[in-house]
Amino acid sequence: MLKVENATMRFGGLIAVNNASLDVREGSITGLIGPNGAGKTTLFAIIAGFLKPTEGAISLYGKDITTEQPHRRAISGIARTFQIVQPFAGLNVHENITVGAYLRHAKPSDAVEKARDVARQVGLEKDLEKSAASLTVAGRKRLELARALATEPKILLLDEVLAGLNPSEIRDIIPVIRTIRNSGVTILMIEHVMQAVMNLCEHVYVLAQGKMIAEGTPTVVCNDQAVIEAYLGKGSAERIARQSAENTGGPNA
Ligand SMILES: Nc1ncnc2c1ncn2[C@@H]1O[C@H](COP(=O)(O)OP(=O)(O)OP(=O)(O)O)[C@@H](O)[C@H]1O
Repeated sequence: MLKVENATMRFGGLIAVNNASLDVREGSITGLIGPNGAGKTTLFAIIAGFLKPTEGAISLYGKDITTEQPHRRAISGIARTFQIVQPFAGLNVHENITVGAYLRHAKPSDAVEKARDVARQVGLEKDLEKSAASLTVAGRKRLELARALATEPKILLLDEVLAGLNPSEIRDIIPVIRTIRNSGVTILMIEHVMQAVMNLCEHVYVLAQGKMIAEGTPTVVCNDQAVIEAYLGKGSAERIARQSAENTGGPNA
């Protein structure tokens, strides 16, 4: 449903995204991983329309959207969350979510009702009247999810929605993400928490220094030599294989 073809983003002399392509299948949860500074967030900004790529094309359901403004893309069905969440601090949780719901519900009572449904979906129904500023980190992450979901996207781009959460909070939110997909929303997620990537994603793309260096199932990319080296440094894949052979008494022991 979503296609990025040969996208390049230059900031002056720095090439943040370098000829990267990806395909997201409708109904999937697709992962985008890579070391810090790999260009993942820049690629999200290109897909959501916040940045115009220096080269390359983005299409949704076969329609070229490369030059569309972000609000047009939201209407077409693309929503994103941000790594650094910034709710409207002066509004309560319900009002924050309602802002997103206004995209498709001009009548205030309909938008308010839609926001209540979305709050239920992400587990914020008990917090509707709380000020957004008073939420815990985990609550703010759920609110970020809810604000994007309230726009009723066809594809949701999640930028490190699990960052800053403790292991039990991560365990609690993983089923919420799966339920969102099961309700018909395709998901493309940037994530460093590998437990979540392994648990949720059917297909994973790996960016390193702006280039797409691998793609496949989570197990395939985790065992890919180029991916191991991108995370752990040159020569590490060979070192790990040697150590593993020594530990199992293999041929090089
Ligand atoms: N607006 C900008 N102007 C100049 N350089 C930028 C800009 N945005 C990003 N960069 C640079 O582009 C590179 C890729 O950054 P990006 O934030 O996309 O990486 P990332 O993979 O999302 O990293 P992280 O996992 O740390 O969030 C970095 O070197 C970053 O400093």
